[in-house]
Amino acid sequence: MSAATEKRSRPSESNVEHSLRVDRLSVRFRLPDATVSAVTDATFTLAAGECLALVGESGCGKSVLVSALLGLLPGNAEIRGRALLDDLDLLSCGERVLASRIRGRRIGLVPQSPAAHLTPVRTVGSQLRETISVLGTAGRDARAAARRYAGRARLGEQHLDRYPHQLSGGLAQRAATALALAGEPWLLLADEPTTGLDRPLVEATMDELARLRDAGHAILLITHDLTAARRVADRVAVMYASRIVETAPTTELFDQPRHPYTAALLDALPERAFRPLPGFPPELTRLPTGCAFAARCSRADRRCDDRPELVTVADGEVACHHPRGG
Ligand SMILES: Nc1ncnc2c1ncn2[C@@H]1O[C@H](COP(=O)(O)OP(=O)(O)OP(=O)(O)O)[C@@H](O)[C@H]1O
Ligand code: NI
Repeated sequence: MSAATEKRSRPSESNVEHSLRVDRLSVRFRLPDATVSAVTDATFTLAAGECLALVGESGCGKSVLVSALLGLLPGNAEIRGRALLDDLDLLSCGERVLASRIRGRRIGLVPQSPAAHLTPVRTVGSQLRETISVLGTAGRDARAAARRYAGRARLGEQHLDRYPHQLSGGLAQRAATALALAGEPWLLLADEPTTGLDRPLVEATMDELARLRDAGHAILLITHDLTAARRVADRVAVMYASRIVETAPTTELFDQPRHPYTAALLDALPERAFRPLPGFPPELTRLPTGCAFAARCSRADRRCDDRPELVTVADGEVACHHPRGG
């Protein structure tokens, strides 16, 4: 837990000791004529009361990483490494345990598209009550429990009698979040929760995530949107071509990016240089043996033919032979 986190309101008692520790998580997809290296040696930790943002270009492996944690990868996926949720290894515990004890109960999924998560033909309240009853968190009064979870997602009671199409985008997102909270998970995974939303709604969604973090949840936020990530994340992990290439506390990453790829992502922001990074990432079926970013990197030289390891620098880590400011 970072010093900044400790200064904030304390996570609720029950969440204090929880952590997710991912150690060298790799995912390969075997295809008839090729192997896709979707995630390679991902290593990070996340504690209750913290938000980690995982950022990187489309196709770099972010969603595959999330699916691996939830046990939702297809049969052709080959998974290595460990992902300890407290003492339980999510990668080896098996589908029965994941389905009965983990998904929805210890890990909640904040969906990408709330509309797709809600059934159009039933009121939000009835869906919430059903989820609560399936997850066994109703207590004596299912209606009171529904109101409680709606409240935690800041969905006013008056919306529980409405159908999803009667809700604005922001309220639909809150309804979906209420469903995600209904099993009392302490870890929330949010994969691109703001895709297609306008800026005010992006900011509102990030503020909601920040509130849940301050209430003691751990949040793994997957996003393309660095500006949104900055609003809520305590730390950022930057992923390129299946690997995490830099992690740092959010302020440090924005003020002093060490990996040239991180710097390029920041330069592409409209509020900064607005200079897009030319070129494309390598195919995940044909990753180079050296640094995968070298082909697009102005600092690359022959040393980059050998792949740089992720090493600790200040409060973060970087995988680069020529880090900036180093
Ligand atoms: N079942 C599968 N079989 C083969 N390859 C797959 C499979 N699922 C995903 N991939 C590949 O794994 C890579 C990583 O995909 P992933 O969806 O994790 O990217 P992402 O970083 O989430 O991108 P985006 O930002 O666009 O959501 C992609 O090249 C994708 O084509
Ligand atoms: Ni994705």
